[in-house]
Amino acid sequence: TGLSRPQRMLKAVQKNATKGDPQSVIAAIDYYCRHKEWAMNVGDDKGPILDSVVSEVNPSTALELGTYCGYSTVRIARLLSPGSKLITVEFNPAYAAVARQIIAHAGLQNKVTLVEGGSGDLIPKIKEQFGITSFDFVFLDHWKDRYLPDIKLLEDCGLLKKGSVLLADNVICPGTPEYLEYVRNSPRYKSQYFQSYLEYTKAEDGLEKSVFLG
Ligand SMILES: CCCNc1ncnc2c1ncn2[C@@H]1O[C@H](/C=C/CNC(=O)c2cc(-c3ccc(F)cc3)cc(O)c2O)[C@@H](O)[C@H]1O
Ligand SMILES: [Mg+2]
Repeated sequence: TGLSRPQRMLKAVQKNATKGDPQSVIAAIDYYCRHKEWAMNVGDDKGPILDSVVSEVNPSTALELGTYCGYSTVRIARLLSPGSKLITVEFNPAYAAVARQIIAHAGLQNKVTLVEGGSGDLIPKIKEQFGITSFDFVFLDHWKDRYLPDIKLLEDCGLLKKGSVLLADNVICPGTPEYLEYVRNSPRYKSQYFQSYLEYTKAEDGLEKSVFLG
């Protein structure tokens, strides 16, 4: 049945982006998804908001839940300071295989650890497996009904510290109502909504930034 959508996206990157140039990888994916076929990357409307939060936090340790094809992985990793690490988790092996190649095309494989598996299984093992005591930054972009259970798991595993920043995609579309209610009403978080657009469309969507207060 031919190539999958992620595989077609990878081919577009390999054809149109310069190896070792993250910006050209980002541009090639955005062009492909805007003009050829839509895909659920954070995209070029919300992307600059992601960039500004990552730059502001300048995380030494970062976690991404839901790699998909690695678009936001590249956006985040390209901004990390030397010695900083991004762990990204993806449980679909086919998507993980595409993401590895896209991350490598951008030349960012040394800043990124892609873990194949479910976030719920990985999070409790992060301290022992990676020697990480806490995350400065977490980007949530996986199944929308898993945002809330996973941040509760991060809390319970002691992986958040005072000042840790969570940034959640799609809080309007498709929407993450339980997550939003929690982070906006919990005394343990200070939340802020960044209005934007659903990737490659005119529909409203946005990112929710939540600072853990300890
Ligand atoms: C065990 C399940 C929870 N843990 C998990 N651990 C690791 N990876 C997980 C994962 N859940 C899902 N994933 C992976 O994340 C990705 C899933 C992302 C889900 N995202 C969306 O549904 C989404 C959907 C839209 C969307 C919006 C409007 C529309 F009309 C159609 C789609 C837009 C987005 O920006 C989205 O992010 C996949 O690669 C999946 O394999
Ligand atoms: Mg998303």
